[in-house]
Formats: sequence, structure tokens, C-alpha cells
Amino acid sequence: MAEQQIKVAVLGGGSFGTALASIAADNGACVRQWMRDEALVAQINQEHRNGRYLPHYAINPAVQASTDLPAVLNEAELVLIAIPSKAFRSVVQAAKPWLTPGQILVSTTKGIEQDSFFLMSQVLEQETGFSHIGVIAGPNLASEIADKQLTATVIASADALTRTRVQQALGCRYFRVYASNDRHGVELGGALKNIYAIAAGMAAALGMGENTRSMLMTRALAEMSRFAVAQGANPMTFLGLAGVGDLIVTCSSSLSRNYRVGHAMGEGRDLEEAISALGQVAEGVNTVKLVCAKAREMGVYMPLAEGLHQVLFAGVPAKEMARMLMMGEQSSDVEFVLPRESVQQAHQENRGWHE
Ligand SMILES: NC(=O)C1=CN([C@@H]2O[C@H](COP(=O)(O)OP(=O)(O)OC[C@H]3O[C@@H](n4cnc5c(N)ncnc54)[C@H](O)[C@@H]3O)[C@@H](O)[C@H]2O)C=CC1
Ligand SMILES: O=C(CO)COP(=O)(O)O
Repeated sequence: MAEQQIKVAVLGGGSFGTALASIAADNGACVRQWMRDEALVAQINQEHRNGRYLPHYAINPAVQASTDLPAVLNEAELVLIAIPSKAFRSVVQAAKPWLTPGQILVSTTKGIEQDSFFLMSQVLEQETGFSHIGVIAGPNLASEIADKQLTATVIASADALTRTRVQQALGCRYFRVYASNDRHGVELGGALKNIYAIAAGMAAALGMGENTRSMLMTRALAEMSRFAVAQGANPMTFLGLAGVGDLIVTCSSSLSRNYRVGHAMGEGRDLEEAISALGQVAEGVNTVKLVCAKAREMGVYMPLAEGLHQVLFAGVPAKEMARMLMMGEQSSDVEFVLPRESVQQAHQENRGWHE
């Protein structure tokens, strides 16, 4: 008996929503994609191209774009939400009357909500109370996926049905979907790495060497996992695609919008100029603000994020910040092996040794 075609709704007409819609259609799903822009809908349906966000790639012709939210959601088994964090809740609220508890809701958004400090899956949970909720995160540059470059992602959910259905709907010859049950850790990984991608772009523009890049990424991983553990996530998750995997790609690629914002600033533009030159969402700018405030409140040590915050919002030159960071207290390499406190204590005991 032929397998029944899964019905997938994608909310968001940006680059990632479009890339995911096309994968699902390549995989045989019935795919409808919702966006606000009538002209973009017409272009996707007629030319099978998203000229605004992914102009150079063909979209599977089976993707049906629409501005009609109820029609897109009607009978969808899987709903993928690819809307920037600033607008995420309002779109979920608009969709709510047409959502049903049996549906699987998956956020693909790598950001944090301003006032609540909620991750997007928590927004989904709060708005709907549904039980099939998950997140997708990993090293997933949209244009490479649209180019069908071999790519892997993670579906994270405590709910086995959500994990399995997303693996079935999206897993194909160029897109591999790994499963995790640490939704919080995976989602935090995706949001936090954007901070360090901005720093890496900045450092690249200032001429950093390979040693510097490696130091930056590795210490970023230490900082991200420290913060995530303080938030209740499993540090092992950061060894996976949504941790180290996504950190590597966004800290190395000018295809990352966060990296590009940092790079433009490293070349001398101010933050506003860098954002407007980008013309797309760079979630890390807002995330660094929110994470630094939360880290201060919780007493979590995050020197790189704090340093970036000073550069973005307090006018400290990036070069000066790098110098200050290099002169900070020397600490533990892997603090889950040698705790930071032990290193600090040893420093205190040996104070005055070379005085
Ligand atoms: N582009 C990428 O390579 C990847 C992006 N992501 C995440 O996906 C999320 C969405 O990003 P992209 O698709 O890349 O963004 P994008 O900047 O390409 O597009 C954003 C889309 O959201 C729409 N939008 C914004 N406000 C809206 C509102 N109030 N109502 C309805 N639609 C609205 C825009 O019109 C646009 O279609 C981001 O959080 C990003 O971190 C995750 C992995 C890869
Ligand atoms: O998350 C991404 C790749 O995994 C995309 O990063 P940007 O949002 O910086 O483009």
C-alpha cells in the first residue's frame, strides 16, 4: 500500500522557511507555505523562485505559497514556523484559531523573546498547550540547503512522535535529520551561537589568524554550555550539531547574516549601518543583549558575550576589547573536567609568587 502523503505547513516566506518547504516537497510531502507578501506568493507559485530571500535557487514546483493562513494550516499534520523571534508570538497568535491539538508544531527560529526570555518552543507551548512540540536547529545555512549541499540538522523534542514525523518528512538524500530529546539545549545552542558568529565576523575583518578563530570558537562553546547548564540544559548537547556544529558554520561563513553584521562592523560601519546593509534578520544582535542581562542576573561568567555587548552598544573599539579579553584572568580549559573555581583558588593561593 502506498504511504500517505504528509501535509506540511510552513509559516514564513524567508530563506529558511523556503528552503525547508522545498526539502519537504522534494521528499514527497504536500507543502503549503504562508507569507504576507502577495508578490512573493505569485513568484513562488509561477516561477518557483523566492526572488527576495533565495534568488539564485529553484524551489520545488509542488510548494504552494499563499497569504491565506487558515487555508495553509487546514489539515496540516506538521507545522514548521520560520518567523524571526520578534514576530514569532504574534504569528502564532494569528494562527491559533486554526491549530488543532493533534498537530505537530516545530520552531525553526534561533532567537529569544524580549520580555519573557522564552525560547520559541516555550512560546508555542504557552500559546497552544499542545503536546507535540519540537525545534529544529543545526548547521543549516539556507542557501546551501537550497543548493542541495549535503546537510544535517537536529529535531529536538521530548515527544517521540514529533521526532519521528519530522525525520520522515524532511530526511532525504541531501538532508539528514538527527534526533535529540534535549529541546532546551538544542534550542539554546541555535540561539546562543549567533552571538559568537557576530564576534567571529568582526575578528575576521580585523585580520584574525587561524589560532585566533579556533580560540574564539572553543571558548565560545565553553561559554554557551556554561550558560545553558545554568538554564538546566545538558552540556553534552553542545557536542552535537546544534552546538559545536552550528557554531563552526556560523563563525566561519560569510553566508551567515550574524557573521556579516560583525564583519561590517569590523570594517568600520556602525551597528545600524551593518543591520540595514544586511536587510534580513540577524538574531544575535538582540540575543546578546538579552543573554548578557540574564547572565548578570544569574551570576554566569560570559566574558566574550559581555565584550561583544560593549562593542555593539557602548562604543568600545573591537581591537581594544580583544586586548582586554586576552589580559583577563586565565581560567580552566574544560570546566566540566577541571572546575573554574579550582583554578581561581590556586591563583589566590599563589598570589605574590612572581611579585
Ligand atoms: N536563513 C538561515 O540560514 C537560517 C535561519 N534560521 C532561523 O530561521 C528564522 C527565520 O529566518 P529566515 O527565514 O532566515 O529569515 P529571513 O530574514 O530570510 O525572513 C524572515 C521572514 O519572516 C517574515 N516575517 C517577519 N515578520 C513577520 C510577521 N510579523 N508576520 C509574518 N511574517 C513575518 C518576513 O516577511 C520574511 O518572510 C530566524 O530565527 C533564523 O535564525 C535557522 C537556520 C538557518
Ligand atoms: O543559523 C544559521 C545557520 O545554521 C544561519 O545563521 P544566520 O542567521 O547568521 O544567517
